[in-house]
Amino acid sequence: MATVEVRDLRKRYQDFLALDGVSLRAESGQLVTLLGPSGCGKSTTLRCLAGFLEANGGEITVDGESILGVPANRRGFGVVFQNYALFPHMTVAENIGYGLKIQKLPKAEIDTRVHDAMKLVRLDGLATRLPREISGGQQQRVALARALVLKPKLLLDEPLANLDARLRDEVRWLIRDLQQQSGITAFYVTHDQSEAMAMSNMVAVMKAGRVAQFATPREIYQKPTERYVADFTGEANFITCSSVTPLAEGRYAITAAGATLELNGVPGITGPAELLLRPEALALTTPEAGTFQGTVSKSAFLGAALRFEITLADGSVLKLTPEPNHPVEAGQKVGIAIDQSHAWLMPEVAP
Ligand SMILES: Nc1ncnc2c1ncn2[C@@H]1O[C@H](COP(=O)(O)OP(=O)(O)OP(=O)(O)O)[C@@H](O)[C@H]1O
Repeated sequence: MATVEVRDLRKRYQDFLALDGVSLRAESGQLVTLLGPSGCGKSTTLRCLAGFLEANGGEITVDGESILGVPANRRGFGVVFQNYALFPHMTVAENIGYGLKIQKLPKAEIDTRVHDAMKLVRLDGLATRLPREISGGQQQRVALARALVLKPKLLLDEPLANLDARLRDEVRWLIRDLQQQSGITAFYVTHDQSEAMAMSNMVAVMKAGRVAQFATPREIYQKPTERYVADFTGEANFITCSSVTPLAEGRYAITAAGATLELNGVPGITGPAELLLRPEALALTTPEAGTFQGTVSKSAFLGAALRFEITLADGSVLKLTPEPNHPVEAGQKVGIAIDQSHAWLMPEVAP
């Protein structure tokens, strides 16, 4: 069992500050995802955790003990990268047992642990093959088994990136199952929002070397702290508010696009704010019945669904996906009903 905590981590490459105070925490047995666009510092964070890179400031602890001075091979993290990085001249079993051999464990124990790990990732029967004699998905499972034998901590850096869609799905659920069954604490890097949502206990949405929000997948989706997080975690509509009045902690009365609403939002908003409306919070209705009134500016048939864009009087554009075959056309005046429990107010933050 291992609780891993990262506090105010800083990392500089020459004069470029890649990590500017990253803090996050994985409770024992949790899977924590680092989610964010290319270059935001996900891999750098993972490499500092693994001990491949030396941090310039901050702290990393495992069960309360600092590991900053501990060399990579003694930190006990199993690491899986997107390129499997298997040793080409070693068999599947030798690859999986390599880390245990380095630790000088008795051969019998290595054999048992390798055998168990191969069974877990469903590689039985392939022990004596070389990496070039197995498929890409099998190679990635070897990499996973090689990391798993080093329990109880796992670092996964886009481990599915090189797999095709079907295999990606299979290995994704395999990782999740194994991680949950064995109570391993894991950090998982991805820029795929749905992967992050489906797999994680906690998600750290990263933005330019910082953590913009660290919360559960549900909270990240429903209660983002800023537009950047909302945009990165699913489809989102935003309307700028013309007035905001705090009512109670985290509750506001607002005016936006001609409508007055009362809703929940990020606590402590004092300045300009914007309203987040996920597509599922919106329904098409008649102009009289709607909270907002607008004109259908685009309509597209997507097979299983229809997609509309509605332009409101203040110029805001809302995207929504109503019931299939809903009979509205471009140019038509419509109303939009909103589910206020799914509307969320956020402060306007510089991108
Ligand atoms: N060795 C290095 N020297 C200089 N700059 C680096 C080095 N490694 C990474 N960087 C820079 O640090 C920033 C963070 O890189 P990092 O690899 O952590 O990003 P990432 O979020 O993992 O991106 P990706 O999703 O593309 O892998 C990037 O701007 C990158 O160009």
